[in-house]
Amino acid sequence: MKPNKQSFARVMQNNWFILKYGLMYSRKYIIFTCLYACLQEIEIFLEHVILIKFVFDSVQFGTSFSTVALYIGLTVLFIAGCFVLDSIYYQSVEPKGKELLYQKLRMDLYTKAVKTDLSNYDDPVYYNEYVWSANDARNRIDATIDNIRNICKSITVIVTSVSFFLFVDKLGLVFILVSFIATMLFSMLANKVRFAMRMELNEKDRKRIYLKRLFYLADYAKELRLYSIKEKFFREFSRTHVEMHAIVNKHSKKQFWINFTSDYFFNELILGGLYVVYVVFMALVKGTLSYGSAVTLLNSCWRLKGNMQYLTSLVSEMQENSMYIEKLRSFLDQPNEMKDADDPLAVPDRFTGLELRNVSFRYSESGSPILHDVDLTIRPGEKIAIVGYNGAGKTTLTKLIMRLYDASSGEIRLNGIAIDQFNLDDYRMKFSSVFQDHQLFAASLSENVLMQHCSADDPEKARLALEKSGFGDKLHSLPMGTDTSITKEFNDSGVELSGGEAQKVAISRVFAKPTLLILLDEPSSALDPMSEYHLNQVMLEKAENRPIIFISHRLSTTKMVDRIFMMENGRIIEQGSHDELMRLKGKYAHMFNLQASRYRVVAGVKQA
Ligand SMILES: Nc1ncnc2c1ncn2[C@@H]1O[C@H](COP(=O)(O)OP(=O)(O)OP(=O)(O)O)[C@@H](O)[C@H]1O
Repeated sequence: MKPNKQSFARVMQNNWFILKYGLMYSRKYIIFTCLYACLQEIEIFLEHVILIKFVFDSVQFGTSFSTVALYIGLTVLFIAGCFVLDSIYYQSVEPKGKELLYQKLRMDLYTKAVKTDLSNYDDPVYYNEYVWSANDARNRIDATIDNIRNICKSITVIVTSVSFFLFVDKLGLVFILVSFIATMLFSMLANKVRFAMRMELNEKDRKRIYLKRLFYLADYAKELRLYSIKEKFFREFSRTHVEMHAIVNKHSKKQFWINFTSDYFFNELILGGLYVVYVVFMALVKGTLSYGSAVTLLNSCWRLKGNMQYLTSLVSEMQENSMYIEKLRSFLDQPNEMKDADDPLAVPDRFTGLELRNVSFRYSESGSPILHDVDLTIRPGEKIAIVGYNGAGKTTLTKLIMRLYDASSGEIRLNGIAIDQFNLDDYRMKFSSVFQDHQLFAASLSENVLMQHCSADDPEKARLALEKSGFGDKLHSLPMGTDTSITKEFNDSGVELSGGEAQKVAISRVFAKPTLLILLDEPSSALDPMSEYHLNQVMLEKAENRPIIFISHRLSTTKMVDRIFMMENGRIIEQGSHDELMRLKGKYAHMFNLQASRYRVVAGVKQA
């Protein structure tokens, strides 16, 4: 990503956002990182500047050997201490500190993800942003800490070197500043030329990329073989190449002069020539500088200038980091449309009725309406079925009932109270549901049934629920029983269940959770007819007077419910018992007869 215009304040805020995580959750690591970065540069300063100056000066001025040896010994001891710290930092402090930060930031992202409106997942931009943020969180922490570390290092080098120059040779700072400012100006000029060249090349590049696609994608392979259009593109390819070469040629001449002036006049000539002559003159002719000072000044001038340049380049690294952090923050700050009421009500424990009045819905502002003026009532203990062709809006209706989405207009009431008055999490917990696309998790069988972390007496609850859903035989064949790991994701001895078995596990969740209402969206689609029959019987027996909403394409299921709602194009077009709807001879009767005749044909073929 190329840095774009972000205010300096925003760049700082974004980098601070990640650094704040560090200070909040792993303060010692951040402080250690900063101090250790400074210490590393102080160590280099002592070893490469002060020690060298001391040794040269000792030879020049005849300092006693014991003083030199003591000084060298102390420096070696200091360096040894730094090496010990180095091991502690890189082997222990940094891995632990970073891991903690990765974990905290990811946890915030995951927490945000499970709290975010489900509708956000329908928005590909939002979804990509989330996936991107989750994948990139680690890089942002790494980049921010690297930047902080490098800033500390550069500042330490600048402070120690400038102090050294102030003590030993103030005029040297003028040489360095002139060289630094001139090279910076020239590098800005070089960037401008490079940018202009990139812009010109981009246009040609687009053509080259198109030609590349043309010659390697299978989509064009037939036409390229059958027509002589390929000749045109070969010619275009050669011409593009020549044009690009000319652009590079034109700009590279300018770049040559800029780089030459910058490198030769302002780098080499000022620091590598004039300053060397000046230092040698002061040391050898005037004698105002010691040999040690001369050697270390020449060494330090490059180090100081290099770090001044590096510090300015860190600003653009922080800008780039900030662009990525911005995306991460925009995901974390995304407001939720679905909120709790200001003073949310507790959800009642007893069900007295659920009512949908004039409910209409569309998935997005710009999308087409999916549900139109739906009216539906469910009474205590009632078993209803919602039927209809694919895409009629059955699953969408159940999502609104469970408040995974809010209706665009109309009202849904539980026990006479609008459902948006209840605490959202509490409300959703009052449903037992099995979706067509139910998921099993890489966790134990009992956790998959109870859908929570299991404690000691939970496996028995899970076993009873599994028996009810018809999973008993399979359960007895599993040596680890309800402790069996589902999937081999984390455990080689985990089991992979068949589609029907997995569906039975999902269904057992309904029996394990004491809820107000059961919602089954195609619960038996993967079951064989015997299992389906068994399930339907058990469901009716064991639902314990809880109302059930069935969504099923198998109309044999619908025969046993109290009322059927037939949907078409987002509307309820017929409702009544099976017998009433059959007498009506409407769409339901038509669908039922069609399915029954198909069964008869299949049965006929089997018998024959
Ligand atoms: N997340 C979504 N975003 C946008 N449109 C959606 C979304 N989910 C479903 N739809 C659309 O809503 C309409 C109704 O879908 P829904 O899943 O409710 O139908 P259904 O009656 O349950 O169908 P089926 O019998 O095939 O399961 C379909 O046209 C579908 O494409």
